[in-house]
Amino acid sequence: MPSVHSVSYSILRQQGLDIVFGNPGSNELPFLKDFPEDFRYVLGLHEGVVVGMADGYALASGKSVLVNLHAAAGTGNAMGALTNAWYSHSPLVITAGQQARSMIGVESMLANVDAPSLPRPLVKWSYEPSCPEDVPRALSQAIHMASLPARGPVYLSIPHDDWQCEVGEEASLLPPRDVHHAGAPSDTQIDALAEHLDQADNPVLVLGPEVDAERANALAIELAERLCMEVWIAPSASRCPFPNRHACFRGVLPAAISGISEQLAGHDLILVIGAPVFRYHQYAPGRYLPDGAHLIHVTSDAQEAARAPMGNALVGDIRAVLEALLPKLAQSDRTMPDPLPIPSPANSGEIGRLSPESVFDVLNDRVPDDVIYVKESTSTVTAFWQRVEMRHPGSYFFPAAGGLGFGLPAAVGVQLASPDRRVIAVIGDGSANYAISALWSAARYNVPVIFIILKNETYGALRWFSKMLDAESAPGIDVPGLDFCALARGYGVEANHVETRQKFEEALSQALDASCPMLIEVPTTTIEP
Ligand SMILES: Cc1ncc(Cn2c(C)c(CCOP(=O)(O)OP(=O)(O)O)sc2=O)c(N)n1
Ligand SMILES: [Ca+2]
Repeated sequence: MPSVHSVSYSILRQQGLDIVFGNPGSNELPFLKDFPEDFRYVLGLHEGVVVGMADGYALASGKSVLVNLHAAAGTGNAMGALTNAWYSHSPLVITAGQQARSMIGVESMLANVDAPSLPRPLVKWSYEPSCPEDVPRALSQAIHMASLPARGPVYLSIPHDDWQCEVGEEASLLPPRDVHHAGAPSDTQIDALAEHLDQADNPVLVLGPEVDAERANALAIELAERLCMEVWIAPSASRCPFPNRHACFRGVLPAAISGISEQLAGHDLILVIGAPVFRYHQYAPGRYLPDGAHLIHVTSDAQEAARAPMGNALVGDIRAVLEALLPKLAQSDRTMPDPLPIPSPANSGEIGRLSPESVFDVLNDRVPDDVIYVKESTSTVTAFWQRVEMRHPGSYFFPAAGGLGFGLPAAVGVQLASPDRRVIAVIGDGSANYAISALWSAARYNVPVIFIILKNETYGALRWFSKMLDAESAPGIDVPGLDFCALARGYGVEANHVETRQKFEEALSQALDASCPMLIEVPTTTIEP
């Protein structure tokens, strides 16, 4: 009779989950025993790094990813990273080792008490099988739950004495299961959407991360050009779904209720595709919509559609909606928007410090055009979108819940999933500390990420927020005295400290020629977000 262990690895193999991001404890060793040759294990030294790497890998590859954590303590450490994976709809299959079944109730050491409750509400589904024989079926359910829309992380707690148990022959029906979503809209739905667009005098397109996740970028471009629409990126952008030098591109919407209405004033139809409505951030109350505007929301996430505070929504496969919609739309006779002006070259900064804008100018001039950026420096987001061109799908990743500690590990995961493209992580000196041990994983597996640390010695974004919230006297906003070169070398990553544009250009060129991870620490001036 096959074992839980052998059937579970068959399910993982046939469903394509052959890479495991993890950090083990004794509860996990019976799962990791006899680890198959055709599987890969990627160790993170902290569970926030483990989930961050897995999130980056899933975002870049579009594949479901297996995560293996240690009981409650490991799951707890992962929760910060899980906030990002939840809001980025990352299909992570998170497993956690549980104490032996007979020792859970007595709450022995390493017992994950009430395990399924621990990761909620940041998972789609959370379960601990009631008997060993159910583990393979539960693992199969977890895999399919993670990848069916709306995609997202799931959690499975598995007692360590289950793995060697025998299961019935029927379990062999699980590995080959092919479970797919068919979410095409009806003709009636598409005709109604096309009519709204045809009747609109000045429609505008707002695009979100799901457009990039579903590789619907080219369809979005075709729609914008067909109707000569201005295109905004939905607020709190975690991906880049539309080329930011395209004539229709207008920028990233502010993450503020009043700010969005002001920005979209004059449009009578707002078509939002692949984003929540909306991911507000700063509290700036006002009208949800500009006068005379109607909003239509297209998403695969029923929860996003249901919780929006206004507008109509169509829930389905966004690629299928765009593919069905485009043939229904005639070329508009509106004038195409003019492209935004390209910012003039930035000043370099001051003695000993570069301006972030000049760092971005150098990146934009020197890196391959299919580079992938992983960004986590909150105060420099606007300047980055203005100065760095992003034209290909999968070119930009930012923590989807703003949970810091995403950038360093996610960059490792993105690079593992994208061996043919260079990955550059642009990380603030505050953010870099939350998952700094990701540098060890980059060195351990020789993952050639270029880590750029923007060192303004403060939580720049909080400086701005403290002014907004009249809390400028708040303590705990400065982070002086950090030496990221020493930290990087301590984890096995080569590092350079540069203080001039020329030295940064030289260090960047050296890193681009290298086939190993490298870190560049750049003292920078502080800018307003
Ligand atoms: C896990 C976690 N802790 C704290 C914060 C709060 N926070 C913090 C601490 C920020 C400062 C980021 O500083 P940085 O150096 O990374 O980037 P900037 O200096 O460019 O803002 S932005 C922000 O929302 C957070 N978002 N996530
Ligand atoms: Ca900073």
